[in-house]
Amino acid sequence: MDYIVSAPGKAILHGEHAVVHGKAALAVSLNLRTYLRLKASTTGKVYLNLPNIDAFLCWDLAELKQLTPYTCGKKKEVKHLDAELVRRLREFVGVTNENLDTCNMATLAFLYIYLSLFGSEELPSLTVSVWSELPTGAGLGSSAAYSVCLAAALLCASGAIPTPLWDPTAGWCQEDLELINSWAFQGEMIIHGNPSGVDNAVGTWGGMLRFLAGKIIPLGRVPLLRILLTNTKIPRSTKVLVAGVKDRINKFPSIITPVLDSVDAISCTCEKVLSEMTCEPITGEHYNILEELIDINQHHLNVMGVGHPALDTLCRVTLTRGLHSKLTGAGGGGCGITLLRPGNDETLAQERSFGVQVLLCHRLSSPIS
Ligand SMILES: Nc1ncnc2c1ncn2[C@@H]1O[C@H](COP(=O)(O)OP(=O)(O)O)[C@@H](O)[C@H]1O
Ligand SMILES: C[C@@](O)(CCOP(=O)(O)O)CC(=O)O
Ligand SMILES: [Mg+2]
Repeated sequence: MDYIVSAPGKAILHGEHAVVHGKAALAVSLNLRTYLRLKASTTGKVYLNLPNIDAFLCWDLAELKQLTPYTCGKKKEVKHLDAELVRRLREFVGVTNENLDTCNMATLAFLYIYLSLFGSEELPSLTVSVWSELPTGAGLGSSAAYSVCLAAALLCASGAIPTPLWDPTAGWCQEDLELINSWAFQGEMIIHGNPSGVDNAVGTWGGMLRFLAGKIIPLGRVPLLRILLTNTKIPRSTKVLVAGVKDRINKFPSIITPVLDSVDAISCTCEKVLSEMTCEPITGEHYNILEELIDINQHHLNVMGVGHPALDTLCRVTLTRGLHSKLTGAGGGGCGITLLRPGNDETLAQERSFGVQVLLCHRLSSPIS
């Protein structure tokens, strides 16, 4: 029996990092997706094929059965990580205290969801293969798309939700999507450490949404914005960057807390302008405001300590052409977004995402210079 699922990546327009601390963020799904195929087998083994990170793993069911959590087989929404299971899994993969690397994060996210959803007596032999159009570790929510695919496929295989492929009328109801989202959030907790949930929400529901303290508000009325996505190709870890912002908040609470409040106001102001742009003639003033918000947010992200010289170069180079850019996602490298005005010269491949047309910058052959 085969299950094939996919989930989109995302771009955060405003609110990254602040959203971890209860402020509003605006995020939009991308037409770049992660694909997962789960194939049930009778081999008595579990295979995890992750070609994007050059990881190909295999375990005997017998060794996995010893790891199953006591309260396994739960199919309902979950809020908190099972710390004991995480500890056992870290010991199993051989990383007790230090930070997880790319392969370990992906492995633990898979094993955690797999072992939690199947009781020890019913652990199935299976082969899971994941392939993505998203660059990993670049701020486009690759970890969330990976976690959403894992959650959806394993919930289908465990019978907790229907398998739409066979019965398109079955589809996934809101309750199914909430279950997928909550298990994807578990995967994000393993990879991000302290995720807000915005990335897995966009990966689950798609479109464009406002995310505030766990509350998801889909934004149905948004104008067609054209966004240029540029990958600086500077590698970085979201978990490390998120922890760094927390440290800075703890070190300078009276300085950084107002910055977070300002980012919250930027997200709300941007949403208000986007709404105005759907019900009145779009003017240059609308774009002037959107561009100013992008500049202010980028400066705030530098104050939070998540900027990078390559991102500064992107902002400087695009500004020489009258365009305004900011980092998207965790920053520290990775991707930036640039707002294009109608009529900007389009010499790039076009991707259309919900309400926001994302123009993909040709991959930079080397970090931006
Ligand atoms: N296609 C994939 N295959 C395997 N693991 C993936 C894939 N995409 C993402 N991951 C996991 O997510 C991690 C990247 O997460 P993160 O640091 O949050 O960056 P991003 O900005 O891409 O979400 C990778 O190191 C890897 O563990
Ligand atoms: C920095 C943050 O706001 C977004 C991280 O996005 P990404 O993993 O870099 O794609 C963290 C979060 O919201 O969980
Ligand atoms: Mg991530």
